[in-house]
Amino acid sequence: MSIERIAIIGLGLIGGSIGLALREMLPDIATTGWDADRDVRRKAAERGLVGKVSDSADDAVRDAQLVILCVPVGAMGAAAQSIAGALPPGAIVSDVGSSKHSVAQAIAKALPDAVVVPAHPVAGTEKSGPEAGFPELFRHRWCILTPEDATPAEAVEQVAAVWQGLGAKVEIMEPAHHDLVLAVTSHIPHLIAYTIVGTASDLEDVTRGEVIKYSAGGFRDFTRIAASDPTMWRDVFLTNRDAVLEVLGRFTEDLTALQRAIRNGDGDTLFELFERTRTIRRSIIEEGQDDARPDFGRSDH
Ligand SMILES: NC(=O)C1=CN([C@@H]2O[C@H](COP(=O)(O)OP(=O)(O)OC[C@H]3O[C@@H](n4cnc5c(N)ncnc54)[C@H](O)[C@@H]3O)[C@@H](O)[C@H]2O)C=CC1
Ligand SMILES: O=C(O)C(=O)Cc1ccc(O)cc1
Repeated sequence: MSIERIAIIGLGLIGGSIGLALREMLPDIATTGWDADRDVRRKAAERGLVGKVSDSADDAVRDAQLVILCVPVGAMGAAAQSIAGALPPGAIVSDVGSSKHSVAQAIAKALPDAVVVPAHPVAGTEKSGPEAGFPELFRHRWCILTPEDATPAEAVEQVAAVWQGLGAKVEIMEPAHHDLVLAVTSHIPHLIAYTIVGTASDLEDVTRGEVIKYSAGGFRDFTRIAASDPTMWRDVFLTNRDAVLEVLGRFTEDLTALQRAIRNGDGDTLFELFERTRTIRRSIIEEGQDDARPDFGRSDH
């Protein structure tokens, strides 16, 4: 049986993009949506992010076969709680959170009897809100599902089929492993971007005007990432604490080794690292995962 009715809770960048993508790519699926923010609900209705923007979380999920929670990871428990009274028996609950272990715990606590298939579309931008979404966001990008061993296979297959219908490639992973992998590939890079942009703006001997005027490519790329939503990223670091601290420990050691190499004039160490990292960039481009592809990073998003 395939899914015919989906409710989206949280109509910002990701919820809105899912709604638009469903309407465009899987138009036979009926969509409802709700957001805690009245202004977001109004904008979502204006943009037609879902077929019907409901007046309450209860109304949005009442007939749903799949509910996707698209709120900041720190709000997943509250969002799950808000649908507890009206969730139809047998409905699948999913989410899109950037960290998985603590989100799964929060959802399970609020909805102990629900069938839960957590998901993380590894696709996004630095923008947020109901104006930011676009239907192609998930095309050719990975979506990682992190179900428990006991989760019915049919529910996992149904959620996978929806993501594949939106153009995504699906992979299954243990939640703890997901959190470690994403700490390396996404969370720590964001932390580094927030740090370097903060450091640049705090330097006493370099003015803010100079930082803006002379920002070369590298710094500009960091400012894009450091413009990401503060609520979302505060929650990511607080919910993926252990994995982030583990990777940060390794990163700090490696940074100290580079500091030593620079101080000692040890060019070989610097050169060998830069040569090795260059091949990683090339592999990403060969995989087609770079953001420079034509349908990503369009100037209107
Ligand atoms: N922004 C990105 O690039 C990506 C984000 N994610 C994950 O997707 C989730 C949503 O992120 P975005 O869409 O970027 O954020 P967003 O800020 O654009 O949208 C979140 C929406 O949730 C609403 N909300 C907050 N608490 C709520 C509640 N209790 N009930 C109902 N609505 C509530 C807010 O009003 C807001 O409209 C987060 O968990 C994030 O970790 C996953 C992949 C990429
Ligand atoms: O905009 C960027 O560079 C991103 O890294 C987007 C992003 C943010 C959070 C995620 O969980 C997945 C993707």
